[in-house]
Amino acid sequence: MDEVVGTRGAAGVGAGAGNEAGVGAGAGNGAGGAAGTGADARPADEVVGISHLTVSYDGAEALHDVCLSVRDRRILAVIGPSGCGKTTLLRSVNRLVLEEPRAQVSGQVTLRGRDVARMPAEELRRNVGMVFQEPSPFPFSIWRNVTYAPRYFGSTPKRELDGLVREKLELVGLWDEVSRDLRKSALRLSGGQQQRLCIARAIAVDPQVLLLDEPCSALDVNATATVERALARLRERYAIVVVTHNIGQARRIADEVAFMSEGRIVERGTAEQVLDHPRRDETRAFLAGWR
Ligand SMILES: Nc1ncnc2c1ncn2[C@@H]1O[C@H](COP(=O)(O)OP(=O)(O)OP(=O)(O)O)[C@@H](O)[C@H]1O
Repeated sequence: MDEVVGTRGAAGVGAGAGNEAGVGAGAGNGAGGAAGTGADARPADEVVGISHLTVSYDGAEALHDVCLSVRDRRILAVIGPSGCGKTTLLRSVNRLVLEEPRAQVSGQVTLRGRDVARMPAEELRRNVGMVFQEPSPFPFSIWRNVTYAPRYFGSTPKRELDGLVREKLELVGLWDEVSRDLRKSALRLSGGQQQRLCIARAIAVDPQVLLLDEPCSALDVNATATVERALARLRERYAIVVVTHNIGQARRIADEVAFMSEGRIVERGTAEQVLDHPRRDETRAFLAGWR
């Protein structure tokens, strides 16, 4: 129902053992999926830690032994062919995958070192913001969209809500466009404006990580550019994971890139490493096919 309030209770992801170093941080930038290097190899600024995560649907693996770090104030772009498990990876972070009756999960996902499977649902909802492919504002006013989660969680005093709306709309570059129309229905905004509003809504309670699943695939070039500019600003404050089919977009916005294929992290590193100097044939073939 709600992108911020988007995770419901779930059974636990079994506690995982060791893990591999994070994307981009000193160690562990090479090809992925190898044996663990130990928890001490985790980057100090890790927000989300994924350790040996395997997800199957009715026995068919969608993710295989995925190890990944999402670091603070960075944008991690996850790229790869259709069906390789990108969305499943995002949905593992906010625990949605555990609600799939057909899903079997092993491994561990942590948020600031805490096992998400054991976090109270409300806390997880507050701390993991999610934005989907299709802009999906609530059929309320712009103001109510942004204040929905803060009012639900009671995280912002009422007298500060107007200031919060302005701050979040400025962050996504929407304030100047809508400041005179805050009571207008969000459904009357353009697609790009709606998507930026959804991002503003997702950050209204200051989540620790923002997950975006192909946020621009329903948008035209200009609207995509406005969302990318918004993400560049948000990078100053949040850990961000963007699933994208658009390699150009990954190149423009990502600090780090993870290339997935058939449920595995094939390669990950800085955007420059993976996109300009891929080490794996699979990555090279994928990038060549995209051009
Ligand atoms: N709820 C589900 N039930 C059964 N199988 C699923 C479910 N969700 C995903 N899968 C399967 O898991 C695999 C990975 O799917 P996923 O959606 O994570 O890939 P993706 O990389 O995001 O794909 P796309 O780029 O097309 O969106 C696919 O084979 C898919 O059919």
